[in-house]
Amino acid sequence: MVKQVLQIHDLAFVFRPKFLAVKILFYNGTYIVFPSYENSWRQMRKVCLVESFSVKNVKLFRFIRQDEVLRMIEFFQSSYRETVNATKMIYQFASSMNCRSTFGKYLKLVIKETFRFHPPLPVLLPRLSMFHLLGGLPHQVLRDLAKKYGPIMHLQLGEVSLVVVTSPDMAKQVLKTHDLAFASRPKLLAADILFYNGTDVVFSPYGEYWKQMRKICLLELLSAKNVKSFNSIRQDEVLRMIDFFQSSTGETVNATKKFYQFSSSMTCRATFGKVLKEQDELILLVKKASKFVEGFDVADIFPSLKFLHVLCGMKGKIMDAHHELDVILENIINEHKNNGELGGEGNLVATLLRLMKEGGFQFPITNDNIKAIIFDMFGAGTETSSTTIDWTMVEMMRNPNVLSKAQAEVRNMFRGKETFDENDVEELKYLKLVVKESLRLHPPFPLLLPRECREEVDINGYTIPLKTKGMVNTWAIGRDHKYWSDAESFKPERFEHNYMDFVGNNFEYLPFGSGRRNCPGISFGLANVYFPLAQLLYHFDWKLPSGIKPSDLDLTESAGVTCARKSNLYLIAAPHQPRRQE
Ligand code: HEM
Repeated sequence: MVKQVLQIHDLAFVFRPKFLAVKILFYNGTYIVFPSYENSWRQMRKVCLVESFSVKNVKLFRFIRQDEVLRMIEFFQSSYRETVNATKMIYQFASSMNCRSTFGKYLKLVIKETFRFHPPLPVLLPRLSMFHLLGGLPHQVLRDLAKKYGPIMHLQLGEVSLVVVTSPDMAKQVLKTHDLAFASRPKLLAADILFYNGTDVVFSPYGEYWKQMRKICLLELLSAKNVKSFNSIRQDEVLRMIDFFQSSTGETVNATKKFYQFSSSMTCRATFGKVLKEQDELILLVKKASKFVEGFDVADIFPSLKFLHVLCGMKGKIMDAHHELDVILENIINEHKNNGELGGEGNLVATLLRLMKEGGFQFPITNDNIKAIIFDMFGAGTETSSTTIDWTMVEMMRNPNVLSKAQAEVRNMFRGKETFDENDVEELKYLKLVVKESLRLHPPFPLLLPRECREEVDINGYTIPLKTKGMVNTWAIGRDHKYWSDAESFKPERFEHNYMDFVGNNFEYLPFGSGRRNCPGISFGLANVYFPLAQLLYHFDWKLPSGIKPSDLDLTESAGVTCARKSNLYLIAAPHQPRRQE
C-alpha cells in the first residue's frame, strides 16, 4: 500500500493538504514543503536541489559542521562525569548547524511577530504580537506589557488592531477628549449571535439605534424611580439570604454561591417580574456569554476567516447557547403577552412591551430587540453585583480591622432595631468607602468594555486609525503605585478625604467607565451591593472555616469579561442579633 501511494500513484499524491497555519506562517504556502500550486513548487524544488542542497553546497557546509561538532564534543568533555541533558545538546548542535548554513550566522533573536497582516500604524506605536498574550489573564498580561512599553500600546492581534491605554491621562484621552470617536463597540461574533445582531445596549455600535435604546434604559428601565420601585424585591431577596445563613448557623457554607443566587434572583425578578424556573440555565448562559464576549477568541481575532469560526468550534458553541437562550426568552415574552402584562410597570419586560405597544420610535421595538435588552440587563446586573459583594466580603475577611469597623458602624447606627430598610443605608459612610475600595482593586470589568474608534484620532502624537479597538486597563490603573499610595493594600480610609465619584470624572478610578458609554446601571448596581452587605454585617458575625487564616484567602482571579474570584468563599455565620419571629 505504501508503494501504491508513494510510487505507483506518486504524481497523484504530489499535493499537500491546505492548512491554515501553513497559509499564514509560510507566506501563503509558497515554501517548498507546502506548495500551494504546482508551478511554484516545481521551481522551488529545483532551486533546492540544484542550489541549496546540492552536493557542492552540502560539502561547503562541512567547516560549519566540523566547528559545531567540536563545540558539542567540548561541552561533553567539560562536563566529564556530570549528568547532562544530552537531548538538549544534540538539539542545540542541529539548530546551530542549520542556523549558520541557512542564515550565515547565529541569530540573536527569534522573530516573534508572525501575525503581520496590516501595514504599520502611520506613527509607530510599540507593536507586540498575540504570543505575548499567552499565559495570563488579559488585564494582567496587558499591565505587565504596559510596564515595559508604556501607557499606550498598539497590539496586532491577528487581523485586529488594538490600542490599550494604562494611565489616567491616556484614559481621559480615550473616554473624554475623544469620547465621541471612541463611542462605538467592536463587532464580536458572540455579541452578534447572542444579542440578536448586537441590538442590545452593551454591544450595539454607536448610532441612532443605540441612542434610542440607551435613552430607554436611562429613562424607563434604570431610572431612579424604577430602581426604587425594586426596593421591596431587594428586601425580600435579602431576607431569603439572611434566612439561609441563619438556618445554616455554625456550618461551613459556600457564601459565594449564595451571593450569586441573591444577585441573580434580584435581577431576575426586576427584569422578568418573577423568579424563573429556568434561572439556573440562564445563569449558566450568562457565564458562557461572559467568556464568549471576551474578544480574544480566534473568531474575534480573525473576523474575516469565517471558516475558522466554524472549524474552531466557537460558532457552533455560541449557536447552541443562543438556541437555548432564545427558547427561554421567547417564553418569558409570550407569558407576559398572554397574561396581558403589556401596560404594566414593575419589571423590565412589561415596560419594554408597553413601549413596543405605544410605538412612536424611530426604530420600532421588536421582539428580538426586547430579548437582546433583557439578556443585557440580566447579564450586566447579575455578574457585576455578585462579584462585587463577593470581593468585598473576601477583602473584609482578609482585613479583620475593616470588617470590625464596618460592622460597628452598621450595628451602632441601627442599635436595637430588628432590621432596617434601604433608605437607612444612605447613612453608612464607612461601608460605602469599603465598597469603593473593593471596586478600586476588583473592578468587575477590568478592561471596561471594548470601544471601537469611529474616525482617525491623534493621541499624544500617535495616529489611531479608524476601526482600531480601544481598551482601558482600569484594573491596572487602580493598582498603580504612581497614582495610589500602598496601592495593593485594602484601605477604605484612603477615600475618606478624597471625593472621587463613580460617574467617571476621575480617570484613576473608573469602575463604571466614563463618557457616553459609561454604565447606566450605577444606582441599581450599587443598591444591590450596599443593602445586602449592610444586612450581612448587621445580622451575623463571620468566621473562616477552622484552620484557615485571613491571609490564606487568595486573590486569584478567574477568566471572563467580568473578573470574579477564582475560588469560592466559604464562611461560617454566627447570628449576632437573632430576628424576632414574624
Ligand atoms: C457593580 C455593578 C456594576 C459595575 C461595576 C458596572 C460596570 C460597567 C462598566 C465598566 C461598563 C462599561 C463602560 C464603558 O465602556 O465605559 C458598563 C456598561 C454597561 N452596564 Fe454596567 N456595571 C454594573 C451594574 C450594572 C447593572 C445593574 C446594569 C443593568 C441592569 C448595567 C448595565 C450596563 C449597560 C447596559 C452597559 C452598556 C452601556 C453602553 O454601552 O451604552 N450595569 N457597566
